[in-house]
Amino acid sequence: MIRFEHVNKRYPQRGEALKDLSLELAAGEMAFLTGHSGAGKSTLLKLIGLIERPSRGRILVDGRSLGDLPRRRIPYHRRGIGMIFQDHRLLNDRTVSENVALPLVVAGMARREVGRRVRAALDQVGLLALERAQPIALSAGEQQRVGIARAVVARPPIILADEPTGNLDPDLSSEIYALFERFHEVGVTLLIATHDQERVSRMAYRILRLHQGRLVADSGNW
Ligand SMILES: Nc1ncnc2c1ncn2[C@@H]1O[C@H](COP(=O)(O)OP(=O)(O)OP(=O)(O)O)[C@@H](O)[C@H]1O
Repeated sequence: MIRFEHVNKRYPQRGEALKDLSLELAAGEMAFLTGHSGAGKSTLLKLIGLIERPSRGRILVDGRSLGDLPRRRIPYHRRGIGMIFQDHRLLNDRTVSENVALPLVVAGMARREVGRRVRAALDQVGLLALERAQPIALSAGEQQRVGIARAVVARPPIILADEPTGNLDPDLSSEIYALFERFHEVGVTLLIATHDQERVSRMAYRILRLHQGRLVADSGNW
């Protein structure tokens, strides 16, 4: 599903953020990406989402090399990936529903179908009752779930999460991880970057560990 072949990423003036990175994530797999601050976790996720480009090497998603993707196919590629961040920058002058609807509206989906999908996504994250609320009136955990609903509303086969629970307390974090497991159960491929070593070792999923831009450990459960 996702394959890195000898990938290097060099940022101008900053040196190499990723070094000779090779890995493969199977369709439907859920894995954690760990490592110290600056190890290259966000960079790896950005390369999959085509927010950044590799300096060397090849990345394949669904068998297609991202380097060969014509420019007009990039929005389509991005629609297949739900990106979840620590800070979702929700629009405070729009309701929860309108925030979640954005990716579908941008993609030109018919209004009735948008409404149906938005309600389904809000239901999945347990926020249907708050569909008309303004994001500013929600708790941090609720805001994070709105961000997740927005990321999954287009039903992407891949979810990439970058420190998704960084500012949440342990109970709220557990809720978010339970949600990820539900997406995993229905066949979504998930890669979750986190510093939460304790949780990662408790959950029995593959762990990819980066150290100074290199993949130094790759294991099922340790
Ligand atoms: N846009 C950028 N321009 C220049 N350097 C960058 C850029 N993004 C990341 N870097 C550098 O690349 C290296 C890897 O950063 P990255 O954000 O991928 O690490 P990370 O493991 O996600 O860190 P954190 O856990 O702190 O988010 C760091 O040295 C960082 O300073």
